[in-house]
Amino acid sequence: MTLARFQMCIDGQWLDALSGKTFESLDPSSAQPWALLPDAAEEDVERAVQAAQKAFENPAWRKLSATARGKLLRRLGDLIAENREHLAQLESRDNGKLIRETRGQVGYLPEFFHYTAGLADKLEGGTLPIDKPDMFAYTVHEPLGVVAGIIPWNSPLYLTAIKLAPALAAGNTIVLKPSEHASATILELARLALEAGFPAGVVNVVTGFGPSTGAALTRHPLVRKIAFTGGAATARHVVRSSAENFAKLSLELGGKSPNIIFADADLDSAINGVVAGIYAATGQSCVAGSRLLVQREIYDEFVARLIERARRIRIGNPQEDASEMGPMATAQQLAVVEGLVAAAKAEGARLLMGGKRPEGQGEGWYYEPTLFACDSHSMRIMQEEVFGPVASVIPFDDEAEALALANDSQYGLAAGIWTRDLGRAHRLARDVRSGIIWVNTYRAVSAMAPIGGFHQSGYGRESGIDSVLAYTELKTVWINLSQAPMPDPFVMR
Ligand SMILES: NC(=O)C1=CN([C@@H]2O[C@H](COP(=O)(O)OP(=O)(O)OC[C@H]3O[C@@H](n4cnc5c(N)ncnc54)[C@H](O)[C@@H]3O)[C@@H](O)[C@H]2O)C=CC1
Ligand SMILES: CN(C=O)/C=C(\CC(=O)O)C(=O)O
Repeated sequence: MTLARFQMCIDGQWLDALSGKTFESLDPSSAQPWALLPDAAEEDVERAVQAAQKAFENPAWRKLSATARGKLLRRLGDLIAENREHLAQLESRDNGKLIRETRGQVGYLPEFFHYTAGLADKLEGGTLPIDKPDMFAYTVHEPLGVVAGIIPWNSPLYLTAIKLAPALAAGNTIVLKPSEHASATILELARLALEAGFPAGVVNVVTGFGPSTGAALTRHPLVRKIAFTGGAATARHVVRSSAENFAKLSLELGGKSPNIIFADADLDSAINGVVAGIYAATGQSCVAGSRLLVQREIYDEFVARLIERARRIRIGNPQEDASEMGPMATAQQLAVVEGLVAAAKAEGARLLMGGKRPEGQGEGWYYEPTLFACDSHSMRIMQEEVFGPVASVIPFDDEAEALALANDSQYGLAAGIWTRDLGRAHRLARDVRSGIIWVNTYRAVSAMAPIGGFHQSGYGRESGIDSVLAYTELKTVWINLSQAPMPDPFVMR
């Protein structure tokens, strides 16, 4: 089969790696190569960062008004809408995400650009009621410079949009490093950014591997901020890299999010919420609701109904409309899932469903919806992120126990609460230590809603009204209004 060939976007040009080296991207539904991409080395990253720095200093971008930046972002959002089907097909092909989900995600993507476009010219500084006579002082928000965006494979376009839109709204330039497993749509996004009218060098994409391309980018001395989404182990490398350049950081890492089902919940709805939380996207979601906490009086009924529902999930080719669960995105991630399932069995967790690759799916990296019952909340399968379609369930007796279990985690990204009791919903929303709380729903996102975690789930927030501020420096300006000469120079004033 002829492989699709992609080039990197550096300084508005489409380029191969200087070494000429390439790597293959595999189709998760067949495990066969489908695309060839440049394997960027340090020298390619250098070119991209220099291009981004040059673009940052170029008056064509630097002197553009914030309102004009907003208009460019709006245009980019419109172009994404016009290219929706193409982007959706490409992302589904590249990372094995269901076409029905990529259509939905790409369909909503313009909102991130349109919403953020409106924020571009609303970064107001403050006039300080300064407590020093004859001084006038004010603050301004200024762009940082070159931003590095490190993107994973599970939702590349969405996770890029929530970095790219605010970075550009604030007047920065960016070098994106998509995952080696799913780079195609990010290159397409760069093409659309050029078409929208962003000057050359404002949006750059380098393709390659984490320890080489990603590390060279994140430690580069000209990089002023790193926006990272991915695993905790990789995040530690990124944090170490930032010790070289003192770049600001946002880290959106994984989770082991609780989905808490009370006896008074609408159980049909809760079952759909659990399926949405852990089996949608084949569980490859940072917010996956992988810990099911179910009130004891409905435990048996709920588990039976969940199994009945999950067994009806149609596993199949992600490009087909009828499929409900596609493959894992990478062979490595499939191996992680298999390893954690084996460990769960060895530790004594009871396998209620799944726990293996389905038959009849060829070489693709498919895995069945899987459910473990746990007697102890300290089991590895209750504590470690799987990033696959594997849930663990445990009963609880009352609200206090549900809360204690929910907070018994090194992570704190998301939580689902299923109840008809309004007071209880609000109490838990207040007391559960995680960055996102969904009550009677799950995996809802919005351009207006900040996402990010507590604890090992990372720090910083993306999306929402403050997202652009996270890509700025705050400057304080002092103006001495007095005509008198400077007094005593040896004291602080
Ligand atoms: N929070 C999330 O959305 C995601 C979490 N994960 C978690 O991470 C685990 C590992 O998955 P991976 O595919 O290995 O994700 P990863 O965290 O290694 O990859 C994310 C991005 O970081 C880059 N990267 C890797 N090493 C780097 C380095 N030293 N310096 C700079 N960039 C580097 C990768 O090339 C990719 O673009 C998964 O099992 C899952 O638990 C994975 C993907 C997304
Ligand atoms: C981040 N998110 C919702 O808040 C959801 C995602 C993206 C991710 O996993 O990082 C998803 O469910 O795909």
